[in-house]
Amino acid sequence: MSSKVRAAIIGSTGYGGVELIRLLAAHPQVAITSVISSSSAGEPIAAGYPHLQEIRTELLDGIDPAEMKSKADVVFLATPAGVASGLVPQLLEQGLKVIDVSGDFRLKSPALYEQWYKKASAEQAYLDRAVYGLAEVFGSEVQGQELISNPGCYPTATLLGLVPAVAAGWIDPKSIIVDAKSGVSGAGRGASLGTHYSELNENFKAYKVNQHQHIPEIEQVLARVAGTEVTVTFTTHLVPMTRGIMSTIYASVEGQRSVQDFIGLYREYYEGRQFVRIRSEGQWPGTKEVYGSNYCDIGFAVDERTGRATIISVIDNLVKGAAGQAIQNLNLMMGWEEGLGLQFVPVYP
Ligand SMILES: NC(=O)C1=CN([C@@H]2O[C@H](COP(=O)(O)OP(=O)(O)OC[C@H]3O[C@@H](n4cnc5c(N)ncnc54)[C@H](OP(=O)(O)O)[C@@H]3O)[C@@H](O)[C@H]2O)C=CC1
Ligand SMILES: CC(=O)N[C@@H](CCC(=O)OP(=O)(O)O)C(=O)O
Repeated sequence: MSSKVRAAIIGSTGYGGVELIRLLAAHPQVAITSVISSSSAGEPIAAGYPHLQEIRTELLDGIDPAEMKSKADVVFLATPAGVASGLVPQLLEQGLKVIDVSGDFRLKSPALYEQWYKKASAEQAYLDRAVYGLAEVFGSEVQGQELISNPGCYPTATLLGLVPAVAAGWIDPKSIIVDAKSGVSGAGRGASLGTHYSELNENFKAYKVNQHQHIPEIEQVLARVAGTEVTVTFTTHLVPMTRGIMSTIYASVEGQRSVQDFIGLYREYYEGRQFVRIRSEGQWPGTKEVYGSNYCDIGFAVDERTGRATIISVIDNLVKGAAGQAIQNLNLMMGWEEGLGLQFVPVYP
């Protein structure tokens, strides 16, 4: 126990926090030493989540950054936008390592954050210190760092599907259209009009069209990879299912590229990366094939008639899109094997 890294989770009563508890409970090098709640301090976590009663019996701690150093080495934040920006400077001051699952440190420009999130940004100095932890693309930058900004759920699926082709110059970066779909757990545990049962059941609806806060995050990474400004058309949809994201991506192909060429390019780019699985020709992934796991599965089609490629990328929003990738980043940060504690076979059916 004493040789394990001690982890605290802020926002532990939300879906992202509870998923961190589930996954960290199985991690061989981590002990969860503090589960923190801004609203339910003093209550057992199992009061709100009976499925955790065998794993966590402790009472929830309140937020006290000054006291946290005595309890933890690393802090995960799974809080709504606008919370981490205030807490992270205090946590870093205590010498703690931080992995933020929210959007507060993903965008490098405060003005861009304020435009898209409609909240006050973190200070530029902290945005500069944060490393964007899209593990299969920027993982080599994570080791030894103190502040990791975990990518958003939609950007994880979308960028893993786009980066190899954009980096290789195989698609026209001005032609990208992303049609993205998410299960409802992506919206968190709080009840809202748009996510309650009778609004959602047997329904399928678009939301935040051209206004989603993940648009600048996707464009920021693609611009870095392409070396030129990139804009995307990005439409999100709610699907009446609990977990899962599918990003269906359309783009014009540069030059003559077959579907086999795309499969070869992506297999080479992700060689040795255990969590990205490239499908063979004619096999397109479904969200259930990654459910409960840290995998991102990607399939391809190329239409010679239109000159466009279709790239289909799926993840579990709470695992690869949040808690799983956060733990992958902890592994990389600590210099451990990337997949430690994350070897989950998807739940099927
Ligand atoms: N759900 C998903 O699939 C994904 C979510 N994310 C991001 O992760 C973060 C958490 O999401 P999710 O777990 O779904 O959200 P939830 O709404 O389910 O949970 C958020 C938790 O944050 C805590 N919280 C709320 N307000 C405050 C506050 N002012 N100060 C401190 N803590 C607060 C609450 O816990 P308590 O009251 O106990 O403190 C709450 O349970 C968000 O930023 C989200 O955008 C990122 C990727 C995927
Ligand atoms: C289904 C659903 O509502 N999903 C949320 C994803 C929230 C999220 O992950 O937000 P950050 O990455 O910005 O923290 C949304 O579309 O806003």
